Amino acid sequence: MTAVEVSYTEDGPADAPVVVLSNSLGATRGMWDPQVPALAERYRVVSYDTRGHGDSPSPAGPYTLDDLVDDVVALLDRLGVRQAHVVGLSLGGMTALRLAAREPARVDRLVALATSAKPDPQGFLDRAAAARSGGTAPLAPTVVSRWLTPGYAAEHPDLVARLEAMIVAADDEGYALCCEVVAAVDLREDLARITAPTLVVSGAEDPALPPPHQQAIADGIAGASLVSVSPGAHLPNLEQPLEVTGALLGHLDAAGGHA
Ligand SMILES: O=C(O)CC1=CCC(=O)O1
Repeated sequence: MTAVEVSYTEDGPADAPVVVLSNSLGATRGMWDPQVPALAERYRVVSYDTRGHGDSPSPAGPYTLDDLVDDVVALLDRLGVRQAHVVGLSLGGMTALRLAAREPARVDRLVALATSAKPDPQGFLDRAAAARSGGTAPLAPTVVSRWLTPGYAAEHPDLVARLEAMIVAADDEGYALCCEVVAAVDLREDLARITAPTLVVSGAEDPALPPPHQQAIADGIAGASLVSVSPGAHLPNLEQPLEVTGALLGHLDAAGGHA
C-alpha cells in the first residue's frame, strides 16, 4: 500500500536532532503532551498520528505493520530527515521496532514503551470486530481502564475523559484495521537485527501488555536496557511523566549529534 501523509506537529529547534513520537492504538499524538515540552528544549520533536487515528487519513485496508513503517519513512522524507531517534508506545513501539529492524540507517536511538514483539492476537481480532459492528465509543471505557492504574484513574477523571475521547474520535474502520495490525505482529525475528541503542520501558502493572512482553524485547535486542515504571499501567508516560521523560532524555542524550 502507498504511504499516507500522516498529520504531525513539530516542536523545538528546527536544527536540533529529531525525535519522532509514535502513538498507541486508540490514542493520538496528544498522548505525548507530558513529554513534549522537556524534549523540545533540545530536540526537534515530531509527533504524529498513526493512520486511522487523530487527524491522519484512514485509507481502505487491510494495513500491515510495514504500511505504518512506510508512513513514518515518508514523513521523515517529507521533512528532509535522514536519521531520527524513534520513540513509540505499544502499537507505536511495534512500528518503531520494525522500522529499526527494517531501515537501521533511519534510526539513531530507539525507545520502545509498553509494547510487544508478539501480542496475543485474539483480543485484538475481537476488538476489530466490535469496532466495526458498534463503533469505538462502547470500547473506550474498558480500553482506557488498562491505560492507567485504577487509583491514578480515580484521581484524574479529566485525563480519563480526554483519553476516552481520543478513542471515540478514532475512525471506526481505521481503528479496526490497526487492531488487526497488532493481531498480526510478530517481531521476534526482527529483534536480533536491531542495532540502534535501545531503551525498553514497562508499566509494572500493565494489564494490556504485561512486563514479560518488554522483558522479551530487551532480551532479544543486543545491549538493550529495560526500565520498569511503578505504579504504571499501559500508558506509563502519563502516570509517571517525570520518570519516563527523564528516562527518555537520559537515553537520547547519550547519542552523538546527527543531521
Ligand atoms: O489498546 C490496548 O488495550 C492495548 C494496546 C495494544 C496495542 C496498543 O497500541 O495498545
